Amino acid sequence: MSEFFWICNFILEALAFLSKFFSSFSVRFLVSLGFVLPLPGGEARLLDPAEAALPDPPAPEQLPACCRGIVMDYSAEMLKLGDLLFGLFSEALGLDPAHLKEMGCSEGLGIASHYYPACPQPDLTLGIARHSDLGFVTVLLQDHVGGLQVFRRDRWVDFPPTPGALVVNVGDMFQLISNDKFKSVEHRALVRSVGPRVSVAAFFGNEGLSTSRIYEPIKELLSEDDPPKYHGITVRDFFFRSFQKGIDSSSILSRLKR
Ligand SMILES: O=C(O)CCC(=O)C(=O)O
Ligand SMILES: [Fe+2]
Repeated sequence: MSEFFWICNFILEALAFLSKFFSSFSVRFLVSLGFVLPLPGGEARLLDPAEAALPDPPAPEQLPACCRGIVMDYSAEMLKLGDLLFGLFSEALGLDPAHLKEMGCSEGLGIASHYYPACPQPDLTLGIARHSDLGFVTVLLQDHVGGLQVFRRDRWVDFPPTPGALVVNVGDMFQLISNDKFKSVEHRALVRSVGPRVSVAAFFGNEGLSTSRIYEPIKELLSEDDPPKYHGITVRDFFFRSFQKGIDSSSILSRLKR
């Protein structure tokens, strides 16, 4: 990915320049280049991450030439990693190793790359506000700058970058199908006075997974003592309802509680 960062640097610097026209905020740089839209909550975003999503990936020419190849290669590697991860998660739940893959958890993949320019007044804003990811699992690659925080035991804990390591986040849909055996994690990204910072998120189970399949707590995990905690929903509906609500700390999981 270092080549990706290097090649994109020119564009990213241009975006940093553009961001000076707005007050303190971060720019989310999404691989499908478009135009900058200031969003409420102190963020700006460039088009939609679903633009770089599988199983319906964009035509290569829709991606910027500078990162077209690497985004496709990275997606292919992430799909392999996804199979491995969902195999491990299945085993951790005491299921057949192929269970989560057969449920389609690793089929929908969205890649979004975020760009956070150095901010002169980082206390006034956030890179990404408090949220949990919506899909099954997110694999996050972050550079050396840092800024990711996880909400744990009632406080924000820094999640400093470790060279060569990927961060694996459990998302809301995984909490739903695992009937709370895995809990989605609330996190946010700060901006820093140093930077820029770049991160690349690979979302498994993004809204690109347009299946009509209803996802509900996995039957094999249920018992009389452990009845289903949630109603079933399609991935698409889950995303739709979550986006309607907007990004904040309240997951729509609470509205699906039985
Ligand atoms: O940039 C980061 O560290 C976090 C990104 C993130 O939370 C997301 O894309 O959902
Ligand atoms: Fe996130």
